[in-house]
Amino acid sequence: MNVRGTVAGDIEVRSVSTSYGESDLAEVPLRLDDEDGRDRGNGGNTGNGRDVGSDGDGRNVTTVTLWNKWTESARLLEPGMELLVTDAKSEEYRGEVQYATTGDSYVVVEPGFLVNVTSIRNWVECPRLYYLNKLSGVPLNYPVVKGTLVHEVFGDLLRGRDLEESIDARVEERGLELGLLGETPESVAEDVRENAAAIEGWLEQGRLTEADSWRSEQLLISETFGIRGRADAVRRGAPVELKTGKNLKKEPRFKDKVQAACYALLLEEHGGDVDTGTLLYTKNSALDRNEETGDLTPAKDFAMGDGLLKFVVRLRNEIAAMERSGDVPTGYEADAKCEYCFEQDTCMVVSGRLDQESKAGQIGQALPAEEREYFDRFYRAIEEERREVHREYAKLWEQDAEERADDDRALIDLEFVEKRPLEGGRWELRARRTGGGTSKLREGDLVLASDGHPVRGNAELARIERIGGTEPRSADASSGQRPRDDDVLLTADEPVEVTRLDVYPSELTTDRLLVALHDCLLKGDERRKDVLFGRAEPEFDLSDEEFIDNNDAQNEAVRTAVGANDCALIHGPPGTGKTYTIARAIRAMVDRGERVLLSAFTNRAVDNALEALLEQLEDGGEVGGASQTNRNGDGEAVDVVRVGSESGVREDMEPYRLERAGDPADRVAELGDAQVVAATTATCGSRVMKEQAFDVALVDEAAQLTEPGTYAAANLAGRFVLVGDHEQLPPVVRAENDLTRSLFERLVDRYPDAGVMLDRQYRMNQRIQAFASREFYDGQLRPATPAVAGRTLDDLADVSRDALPESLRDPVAFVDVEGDDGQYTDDEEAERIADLVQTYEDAGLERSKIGVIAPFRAQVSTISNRVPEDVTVDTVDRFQGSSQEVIVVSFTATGSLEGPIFEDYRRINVALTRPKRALVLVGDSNALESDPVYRRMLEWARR
Ligand SMILES: Nc1ncnc2c1ncn2[C@@H]1O[C@H](COP(=O)(O)OP(=O)(O)OP(=O)(O)O)[C@@H](O)[C@H]1O
Repeated sequence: MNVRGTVAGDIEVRSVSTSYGESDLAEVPLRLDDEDGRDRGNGGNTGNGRDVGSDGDGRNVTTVTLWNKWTESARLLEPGMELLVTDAKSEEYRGEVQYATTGDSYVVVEPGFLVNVTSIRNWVECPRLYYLNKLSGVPLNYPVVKGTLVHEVFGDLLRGRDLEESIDARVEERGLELGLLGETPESVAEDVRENAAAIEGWLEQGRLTEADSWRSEQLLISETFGIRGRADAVRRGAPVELKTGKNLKKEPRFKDKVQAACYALLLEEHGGDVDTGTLLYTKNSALDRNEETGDLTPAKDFAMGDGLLKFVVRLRNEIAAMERSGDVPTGYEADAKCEYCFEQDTCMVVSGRLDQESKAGQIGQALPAEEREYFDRFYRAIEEERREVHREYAKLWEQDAEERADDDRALIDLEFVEKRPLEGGRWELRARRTGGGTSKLREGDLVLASDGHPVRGNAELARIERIGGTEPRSADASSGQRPRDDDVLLTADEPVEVTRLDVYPSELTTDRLLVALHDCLLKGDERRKDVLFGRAEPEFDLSDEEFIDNNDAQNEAVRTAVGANDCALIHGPPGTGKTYTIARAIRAMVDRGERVLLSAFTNRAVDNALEALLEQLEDGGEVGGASQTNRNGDGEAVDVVRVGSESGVREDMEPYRLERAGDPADRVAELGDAQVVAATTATCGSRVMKEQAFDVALVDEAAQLTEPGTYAAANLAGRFVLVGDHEQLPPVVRAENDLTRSLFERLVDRYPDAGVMLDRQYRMNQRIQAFASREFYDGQLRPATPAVAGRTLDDLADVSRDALPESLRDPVAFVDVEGDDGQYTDDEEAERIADLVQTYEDAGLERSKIGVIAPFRAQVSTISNRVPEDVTVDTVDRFQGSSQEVIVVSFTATGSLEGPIFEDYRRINVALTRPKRALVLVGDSNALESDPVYRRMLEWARR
């Protein structure tokens, strides 16, 4: 039986004499969860129905005894931590049911915290190494890239690809990275070939028969042990790990065994019975037998003992407990020898700068106290965010398929259509949607594609090539069967018969935030930090040049951006020409010979700004073409490069997209010579972008970025310009902590003089903008021109306001609907909105010109089911940054309001500022009047 619960008190570890001799034990007071994993609360029973004791709160607390080596994990426990004991036995003691570990038990501390297999491997080498790796990320260096290449070739060989073809293709794909490292394709191919010889030799040795079952790269997630990772390969159900180093001993290295043992655990949980592990040291085959002594065989097998598996879980527990407590490892936890460690210098510098206790010691001067405090605070905030990502993982097994679909986290009930082998051994998978259902899943997303369950079933990481009606982007992804609109097209390493897709909770963003934080504070420029920490005011060298002649605030914003020595802040309320101003500022910077990074939170904003910039450059000369050459004001060529994935970059910006594959020297020149590089802030944290340096970074949507998220772009440049609106959507984070406030907002408050607010809007009829202006922008927002102020539906061809009922002729209208009792849906509102859409259509408006905004996804679905497809219905978050002729808002609240409907007034600001010519609010006036902001909104709408 498995026992799971929350530690409810202090733990004592002691020794007792047993019939087997002296044994250690720890008695853990545990408040048991009920069967579906939730806290039991008052008066429940254990699974077997017998009584257990109660703690002071009257909750059910029992004692779980952990024996012998598991006492090591017991020492990590603190009240409030989660604990799982598998294969426990129950025993009655003084009328109370207690539990104890058996010989088969595993003890798992904080099972909901998913530890990566590579983290466990680093930790066993030295806990501090694990920490340092988190801070520095994966660097761009040749051993790392070569290692990746060898792994890719290994996977290709397992999938039956020809060796030479694989090497050529894989080296070609990494052209850009190899170029940045100054490598030539020939020498890299030779290097990879030497390593691959070990793999080929081994495959050909006859140790593998046709009967061998192989699987390359497998993503494994354990809900029991709280471990996840990707095994390089699985042979006859046992893990095979590839190492590009050498090992002349008979046995695999201990840390490598630990890694293979993690995969063994994961495979056992998926029903396997693993008794061996294999390590393949590819460099062994490249060594000269005459010069080296020892065991040169690349493949080393070892027996997978029970003791090792349990040891691995204890290691994992150490990481989970430390991460929960928020501590930083010192290195004393392990008996690693610092003098043999390659990371000793880095370790000492980090310890010195952050004034951390460490086994290696400290060098250098500590950062000022406020910077260390800041680092600690944000380090913890980012780790909290990581835990939230882990909670997303837990939902993969805690929620059933329907719950996940309702939550927008999965597409279920797909019908598997076909699988098709692709060149290079990968597969194209096609599945058909059978129900309606919306989801967060988009083209280019990585998903867990499974034949039924993302963790328990056969599951594989797959990429969505196409979803819905659009055509596939890559030539590779076309198929024999005629695609249908409801088809989902995927590519994956293995031919999973897909019937379900789940959102893949990626930690990549979290990882990159930590690296950006580290780089800003430990490697960042001192002057920059003086400004960030309030020790120096931002400085400017402003010129008198006029950049924009019809909008003073925009002109001032460009002057400030161009003249900033440290940073500038452009506050752009809805429709005030942020994109236009950014483009003008970049053109001015380019004219001054500066190298500019153009960044934003989303791909969409990057592409919009890039498009506006290209238009600006076009004025100065010829545009586009395959050479992507644009000209500045003096007619000189300006090279513009967009860095991003094929699915992320808008199709019309594709000619500017940096191709990563190809000749290393060409690729690196293309990026290095570009005067303007455009990429999302997430991409700015990639190892390729981290090698780039700019004079200035211009970051759009900055109010939606966390502080470290902003550093990812700002770190790459000498000065930075942030553009955004902190009265619209805040940073997208899961945890409630320091990450919810943007650097933009903090700096706007701190340095009002470094900011300029754009105050003329080019979007809305005056009547529409009035409320937002008063409520969110101190009444400063105004229409840019009389034409904007007077916009109505009458301006549109074939539309007549006279054809509308009286109540809808004003640009702002309110429709009072009592509504039903649904918490997240309202059928009455949905019904009324469907009528409204019809009414506008009857008055001559095209349906595609209407947008509907609702606060909850469930209401979005309810409305979508009632209106024609060409009406866009979505949540506020999806509408930010866009506009529409007519916007209808569904408030979905009846009777009373429990908290603001749109969670945050900033969301209401976004919703109300999307329309150009007409806005219709639909909701229950009684509910809305109970909140002061909504009451004022109603007064305005009903005027
Ligand atoms: N100075 C200007 N003169 C004339 N037209 C302008 C000026 N500034 C902006 N516009 C026009 O106003 C419209 C909105 O501008 P832009 O797209 O730059 O706004 P934005 O602030 O980026 O919008 P959003 O709030 O959606 O991000 C565009 O059509 C743009 O061409």
